[in-house]
Amino acid sequence: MKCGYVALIGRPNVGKSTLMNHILGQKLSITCRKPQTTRHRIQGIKTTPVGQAIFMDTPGMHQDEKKVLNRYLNKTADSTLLGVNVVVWLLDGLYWHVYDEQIFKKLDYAGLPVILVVNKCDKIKDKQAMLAFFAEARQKYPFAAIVPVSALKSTNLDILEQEIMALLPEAAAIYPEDQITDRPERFFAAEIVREKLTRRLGDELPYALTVEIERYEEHSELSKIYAAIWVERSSQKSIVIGKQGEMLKNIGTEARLDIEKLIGQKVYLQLWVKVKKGWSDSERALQSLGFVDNCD
Ligand SMILES: Nc1nc2c(ncn2[C@@H]2O[C@H](COP(=O)(O)OP(=O)(O)OP(=O)(O)O)[C@@H](O)[C@H]2O)c(=O)[nH]1
Repeated sequence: MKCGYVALIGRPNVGKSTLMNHILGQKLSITCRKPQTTRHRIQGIKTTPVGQAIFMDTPGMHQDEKKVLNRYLNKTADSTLLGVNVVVWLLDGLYWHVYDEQIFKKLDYAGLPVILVVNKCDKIKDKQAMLAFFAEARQKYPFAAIVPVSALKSTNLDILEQEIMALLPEAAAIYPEDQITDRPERFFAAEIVREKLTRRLGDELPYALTVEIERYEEHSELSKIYAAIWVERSSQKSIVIGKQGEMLKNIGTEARLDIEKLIGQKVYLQLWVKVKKGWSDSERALQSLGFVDNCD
């Protein structure tokens, strides 16, 4: 039996969450067209007859460290290389980004086997160019494997899984075979609410909101969830609430139905919108929202 940790790295929006969701066959992390939607490390667990791969879904490797929130995201992304056995580096096309040079340096330093995955290959028509890019990639770095995939269409994901398993050490499984995450349900409840908010309001409120579960009560028939949606300004509060509360009501209904599906039980979901001025710029505010607990 093989077992070990796999770090998923790559720039924002290359498709890390989509890849993990399709490998696990279940919606675990939030996907969205806007970059930087993954704020937490989510551990997804894939167990096959060959072995168990424990995935770390990292936030994108961000360049802009001006804001504290971005700085936090970077630290989380970097620390995922510690204690992992295999790195899966996702690109979303046949090109390198100027920032990738730093990733090569980090990988060199870490000395781990790295699988290069070119995602979104459903959009790549020129197969010759793809082969030339792979040859160039091999010159740049001793990749353990290079795999073109389409996370969205599940193309070549079986090959990728085989390559990952082959690189994992011989070890007994850490988690039971039917477990796909170690995150508590309240975390997913917050992520689901945030996904609904981002999908409906993303263009208007890109970084300005976050969701905190204030209370999560499990009862045999019904789970009661009380969540606060934090925004930066009172004008944003009005946008989230919408005309006569319509927006918030729709977000609440959509989120509740998804949470019910996830936990297989009826849910009572109450949402409040609260204003926390300039929260994304303040370490203290981040701390009180639980964002800085796994820094460094
Ligand atoms: N055409 C195509 N689109 C894809 C594919 N995989 C992902 N996408 C799209 O790319 C966008 C970003 O995907 P995500 O999975 O959210 O990207 P991410 O890397 O997790 O992004 P961050 O959370 O910002 O780090 C979404 O609109 C996906 O539907 C693919 O194989 N083909």
